Amino acid sequence: MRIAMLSPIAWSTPPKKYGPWESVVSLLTEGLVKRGIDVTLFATADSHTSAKLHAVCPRPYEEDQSILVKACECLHISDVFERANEFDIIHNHFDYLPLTYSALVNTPVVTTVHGISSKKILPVYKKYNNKTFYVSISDAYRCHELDYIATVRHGIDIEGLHFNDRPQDYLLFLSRLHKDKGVKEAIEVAKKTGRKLRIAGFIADQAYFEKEVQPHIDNEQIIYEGHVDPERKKELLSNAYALLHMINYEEPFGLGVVEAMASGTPVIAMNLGSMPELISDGETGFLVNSIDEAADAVQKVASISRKKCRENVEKRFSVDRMVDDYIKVYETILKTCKREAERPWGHYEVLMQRPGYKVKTITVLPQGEISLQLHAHRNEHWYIVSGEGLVTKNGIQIRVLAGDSVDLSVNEEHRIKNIGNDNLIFIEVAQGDYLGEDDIVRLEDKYGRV
Ligand SMILES: O=P(O)(O)OC[C@H]1O[C@@H](O)[C@@H](O)[C@@H](O)[C@@H]1O
Repeated sequence: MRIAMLSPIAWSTPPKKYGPWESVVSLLTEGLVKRGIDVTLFATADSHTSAKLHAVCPRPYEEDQSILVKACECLHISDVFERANEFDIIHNHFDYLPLTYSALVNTPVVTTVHGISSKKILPVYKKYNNKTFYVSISDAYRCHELDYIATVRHGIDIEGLHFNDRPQDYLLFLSRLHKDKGVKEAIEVAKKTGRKLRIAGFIADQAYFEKEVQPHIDNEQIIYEGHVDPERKKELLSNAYALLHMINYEEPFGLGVVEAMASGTPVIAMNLGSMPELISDGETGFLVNSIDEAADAVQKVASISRKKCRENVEKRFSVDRMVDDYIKVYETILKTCKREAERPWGHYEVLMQRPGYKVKTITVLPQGEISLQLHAHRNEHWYIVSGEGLVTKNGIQIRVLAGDSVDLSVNEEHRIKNIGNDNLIFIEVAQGDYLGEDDIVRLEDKYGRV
């Protein structure tokens, strides 16, 4: 299986500090390579991978203001799609822009929907609903207007996190510093319970930080650790008494939540979005609906077994499980696409598809015969390249050999039968406003498909 893995270029893959999408792409890529799958990773040039790396963007654009984001994105995405024929599947983690290329290639595209940041983006996802296979990262994060092939929850590098059964007494906030993530609320919980709160993460909204967070930082009870590196993050996670995740939005998934539990740290989270899919209430943390409930939950943290938190993550959020799930998705997609191309009379291969036209090579086995049919939206031109066939066109029969061609208009009844001893092969150019395989009205069929 040859997979093109399309990562974002906001951060490197894996990210040096922050970059949840890139982090998941990296774990998945490395996991697939370990299983012997041929992966080409499209990411920034400073990325690290055991797959083949293809890069046009030298550095993450979030780390280098001199990079023109749009230009880099164009080159990054077009490179994948221009090489589409080299891959069995293109796996898109780059949000919605690559969707707009998906109808131009024959290689199936699977898109992990990491986050739809605005309702205004939804029309793009809807337009390509039939052209790409969507994967949701939690059941909560499914949009009822889209179809999904599966839910695959993220896996994390559990071995890379330190499990600690004897924590210190501080509460932890670890995420982007933004209203959505509930830093203000975490501070309130800390103050209500009289506990120390360590805040770690980068400032995603300066105005919010200055108004709601900074005035409370006293470096005694409320401590700001800054944008921590992976080593400090591990320490903070494993030594924390509990993680406070007082989100104000329907979060699609919470990597930090799972990482905390893997370190043995219970999580107190607002009962929103994917949280009930990540936290077992009363077992690995608490799902709450208010600051008061969160403060009560802090008093109950001692009843949670830190060992059970780790075990739960090992069972449900390992990289191996995520890799297994994605391999299943890839296999299902390949089977679905193959089934379409295999017919009782032979098979076809789509050579090229562009808006308005589609080119196929069609092979009819000896004695094989396509159904007597018509199309409501497309004209077809057949050019016979080898074998011997009998075409029926509007009730008239014509014998065809290599070099002959046949033109079929919209709504014209037609069929072709292989009357030779070798495969009958022809090239078909279909032209019309709709080129889906379902535009076939079968009138008669030797294989009972009418
Ligand atoms: O309906 P069956 O017999 O499978 O034939 C399907 C085939 O028919 C031909 O006339 C063309 O339209 C092909 O593009 C199509 O794949």
